[in-house]
Amino acid sequence: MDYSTLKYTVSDRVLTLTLNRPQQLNAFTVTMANELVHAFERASEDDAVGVVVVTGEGRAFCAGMDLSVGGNVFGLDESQQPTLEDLHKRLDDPTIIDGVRDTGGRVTLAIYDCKKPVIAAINGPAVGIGITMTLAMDIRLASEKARMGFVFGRLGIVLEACSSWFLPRIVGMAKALDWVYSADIFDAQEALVGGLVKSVHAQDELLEAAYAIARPLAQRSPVANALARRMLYRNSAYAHPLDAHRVDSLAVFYTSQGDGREGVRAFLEKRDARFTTRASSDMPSFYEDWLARDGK
Ligand SMILES: C/C=C/C(=O)SCCNC(=O)CCNC(=O)[C@H](O)C(C)(C)COP(=O)(O)OP(=O)(O)OC[C@H]1O[C@@H](n2cnc3c(N)ncnc32)[C@H](O)[C@@H]1OP(=O)(O)O
Repeated sequence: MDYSTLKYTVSDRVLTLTLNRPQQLNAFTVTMANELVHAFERASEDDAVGVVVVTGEGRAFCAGMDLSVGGNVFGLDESQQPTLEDLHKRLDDPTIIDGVRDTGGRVTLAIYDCKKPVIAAINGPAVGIGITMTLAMDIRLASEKARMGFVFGRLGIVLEACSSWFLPRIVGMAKALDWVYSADIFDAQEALVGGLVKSVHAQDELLEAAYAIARPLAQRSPVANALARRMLYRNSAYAHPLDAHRVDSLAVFYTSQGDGREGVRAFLEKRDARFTTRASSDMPSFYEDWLARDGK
């Protein structure tokens, strides 16, 4: 697939995924959603990719849904207003989910299901879906020029793309309610204090800061990275009792024996480890089952 709204560039096992509509402040469209879903599925199976870094071309990260489409951001006219029951039926049937154009939700799930760690390098304004899409990413870094906002209340809509699931888990319920109710656009320092971003960087040092995290992580065992990511998210799905988690934890521990033995040998021999497992083919059989059933 050729992308018209993204750039997909791999170097040193790090995929840089760049939102690429700079004239429109990288505003989010249905095409961008489709391309993001494709790119995250591709990154998941691309053994040349160890870690994904997401950033924006130009001065913005993403100005949210492209509002130039007018009031119809949902892709529905009023006569098509689905009931909750309809939506549940549609969610169970992937062939008609596109009919309700759950653009944000599909992107969130593609990121959530990705086998690779994902880092957001927020280089400028990130509001609406521009910030909520980063909640499904594992680490967020911001430039000094970043401004963020859960601005939905200003538009009379409710935070979307499963962000009400992620936001309180990341920043706590009090901060989530504060930002959602105020609908304010806040700066990188406030995001840092609130726990939304890990660190704040000069504009021209942001990507290098992201790569400094991504590059060594991309050299680690791909299967261990994927399983650690899945275990943490499954755990935070709160749908998973501790006893069951203990058994799964043991299964994951034994799965990591392949690269794990090599890691221990390399440590003892004072050399770099040579990990050989592949996330495309060496995932344990329970992994697909978890993806299909758990935590969503
Ligand atoms: C289901 C829904 C999901 C959602 O995502 S809802 C949220 C939708 N997005 C928004 O409500 C954001 C609206 N935009 C803003 O608040 C601000 O912009 C920013 C904070 C993103 C950036 O502010 P600044 O740096 O001061 O730029 P500027 O002068 O406001 O914008 C430059 C031009 O870009 C247009 N623009 C900005 N955001 C959008 C958008 N989301 N869709 C379409 N156009 C947009 C503006 O109108 C303007 O245009 P011109 O130069 O002609 O005045």
